[in-house]
Order: sequence, then C-alpha cells, then structure tokens
Amino acid sequence: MAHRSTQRHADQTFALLTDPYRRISRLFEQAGADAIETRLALKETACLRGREAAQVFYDETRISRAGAMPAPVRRTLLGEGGVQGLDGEAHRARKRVFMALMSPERIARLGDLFEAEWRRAAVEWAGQEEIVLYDALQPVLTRAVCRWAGVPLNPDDEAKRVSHLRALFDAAGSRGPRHLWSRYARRRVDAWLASIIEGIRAGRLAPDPDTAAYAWAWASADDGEPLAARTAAVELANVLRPTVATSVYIVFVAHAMQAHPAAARLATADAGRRRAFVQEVRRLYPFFPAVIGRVRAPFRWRNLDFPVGRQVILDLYGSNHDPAVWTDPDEFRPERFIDGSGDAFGLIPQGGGNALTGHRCPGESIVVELMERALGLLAGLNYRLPAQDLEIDFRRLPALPRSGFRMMTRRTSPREGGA
Ligand code: HEM
Repeated sequence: MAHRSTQRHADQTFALLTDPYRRISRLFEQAGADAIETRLALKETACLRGREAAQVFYDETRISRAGAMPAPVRRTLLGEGGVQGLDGEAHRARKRVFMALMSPERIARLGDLFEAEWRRAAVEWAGQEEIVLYDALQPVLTRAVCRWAGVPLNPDDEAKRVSHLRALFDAAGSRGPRHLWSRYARRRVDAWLASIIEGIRAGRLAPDPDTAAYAWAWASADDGEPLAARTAAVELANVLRPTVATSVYIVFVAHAMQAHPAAARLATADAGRRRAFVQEVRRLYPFFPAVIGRVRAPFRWRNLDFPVGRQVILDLYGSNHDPAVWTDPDEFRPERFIDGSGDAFGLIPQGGGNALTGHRCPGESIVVELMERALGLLAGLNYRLPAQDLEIDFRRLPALPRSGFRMMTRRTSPREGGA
C-alpha cells in the first residue's frame, strides 16, 4: 500500500454518522493510503490508521488532547474536566490514580463479584421466557462494579442508576432525543457521584481505602487541594460507566461463541486459548471507532503536513483491520494471539502506547477479565437461541447484534449459570 494520499475528501460528518466504523476505512482503501486529509464538522482533519500511525498519534510531543474532544462527547460519554482532556504532568498524575486500582488481586475481586451477580441473575433469567443478553448484563455489571468501587447502590434507586449509566455510552452517539437523554443522564450521574464524594469527605460514608470511591474522594488537584467534587465524580464515573459498557463486548463474546463453536470449545477448556479468543473478539468486533487529538508541534508524516492545531483522528477500528498489520483481517482467528497480544501499537481497540504515561485505556485488564469470566459463564449456562437477527448493526454506536442477543435460558440450580 502507498503511504500517502494527495487527495482531499469532502466533509465526512454525515457519512460518519451513518457508518461510524467503516467509512474512514473505505477512504483509506480508495486512496491507497493510511494517512488522508478530510473535513469533519467543517474542520480540516487528518485521519490515520495502522501501527506506525498509532506510534505517531501517541507521541505526546506531537499530539495533545486539551480541547480536542467535541462538546457533545464531553457532555455525554466523558463528562467535563476528566483525564481524557489533560496533557503532560496533570494527565499523568490523574492517570496514576486509575492505574493504582488495577492490581491483579483487585481485578480478580471484580471478576468474582461479577460471577456472583451473574449466578444470582441467572436464577431469575431461567424464570423468564427469554432475555436480551445486552439488557440483562447491565444490572449485573452495575451491581458488581458499584460494590467493587465502594459506591453504595440503594436498591430503590438501582434501576434508575443502571439506566443512567447505560445512557452515557449507549445513547451518546445518537441524534435527537436519545442524545438529549444521554446529556440528562450525564448530569444525574455526576450529581449522584458528587454526593458520594462529598459524603466520604464529610465522614458519612467510609468505603475501603482500596476502592475507586475512596481514591477519587482523596485525590489532589495540581495545587495540592482535593479535586473539585464534580471532577472527582467524573473520574469515578470513568470507572463505573466503561465497566457497565463491557456489556457490549460480552454480547460479542456470546456472538463469537455462537458463530465459532469449535474455537469456543477450545477456549472453554484452556486458559491460553480463552485469552486468545477474547483478544480476537476485541480486535474483530466494532466498539470504540476512533480517538481524536490536535497537533501540538508541526510535523510532516507520509508526505502530509500536520500544522499546529490540526485535528487528527486515529482510526482504531480501521487499525485493528489494517491488512498491513493483520493477515485476513476480517476472519475470526484466535490463533493469532496464542503467543500473546504483541506490541503496544498493534491491537488497539482501547487505544495504544503506554497506559500509565499516555492516554491508552487503563481498564483493559478489567475488560479482558470480565470477558474471560463471561465466556466461562456462558459455556456453563443452559440456553438456546430463538430465531433472531444476529447481524451486527454498524450504523449504531456502539454497534451491536440487531436483536441485542436474545436467549432462552432453561431452569438451573442456584449454583448453575456457569460452572
Ligand atoms: C468497555 C470496554 C472499553 C473500551 C472499548 C474502552 C476504550 C477506550 C478508549 C478507545 C480509550 C481512549 C484512548 C485514548 O484516548 O487514546 C479509553 C480511555 C479510557 N478508558 Fe477505556 N475502554 C473500555 C473499558 C474501560 C474500563 C473498564 C475502564 C475502567 C477503569 C476504562 C477507563 C478509561 C479511562 C479513564 C480512559 C481515559 C484514559 C486517558 O485519557 O488517559 N475503560 N478507553
């Protein structure tokens, strides 16, 4: 493949709204290049994909994040003032708080809480004619992550909290009333979590010191003072929201197990193959389409000029399907990960580079743990699939099987629901 495109592409905003995952990839194919110039929301934008592009994008001397994220994303998915929009030492100081929560013991504890909640829920699922897995997972994940994070979840408020957390990732990318619903949910989640931060500071709540709620209540701002309660709430939401959003990936685990039963059987029996199966789901299936930054210092790459302030997009979905990096990129082949997941810029569904010092997602080990646990639980669950449309809807953000993955679970003993 050639490495540059001299072609400029017309404004892609509408095309991206209707096909957020594959549109940019098509432009790369048409141009025969992995760096192209286009316009997004009337702004000149460079779009990049592939391993070397990821190295450029995650070089913080070249690309900054401050002010890069569009307002509709900040007002829904991310919240205002969170780690995603910080650069340099301010970013690293916040990031250390996230990373300190990710010890193997704590991740395993979250996995245990998730399994316990799944087993309880599986008893109820068996009493229903059918369930939609995507919908059924969100209460399970909310209960598990709230316990893990030291966030009290009043049973009377649970349904409301689940629907608000879901709206942050499920409705943010929609237009019209659903997008407004996501904005409303953001205000409610921030207010709820700010009251918890204030409760901890005032001594009314006392979560364990190794929880996210404790960590964010006592985290400091640049000036050494405690973070504003609203900012601490946004960071605490940065733990709860994406953990509940792992429901998307768990649906894709179920989808892949259905589509590839032989690989699923191998994965159930062997830890190395289970990890490889899950990594291949993260590579192949669509979730987070792209990340966005701005040029900090001018540079030239692939014969394109990157002037200061230029908007730059790294196509995550396209990079995970880049034929220059992956053999048969559209095939489901877990074997490609049997010897590990490679370097920090190859498999990048949750960003690339170093999670401690750069913007790569700090939650990858949570996601892998929950997906692996779900694979085991699904393998042990007695269910069958009614007739339904399992095709992935790529126009949706996040993409999902059209049916949400409907299942008819059979009556089980309380211990069942995964062995
Ligand atoms: C559900 C699956 C998940 C996906 C697809 C995902 C994806 C991503 C992506 C693409 C980024 C942006 C990377 C960048 O800006 O370069 C990111 C950042 C982030 N993720 Fe995740 N993530 C997931 C789960 C989690 C979990 C479980 C946590 C919980 C701790 C988490 C917390 C964060 C935070 C705090 C950031 C901002 C990091 C920074 O700006 O330094 N994510 N994630």
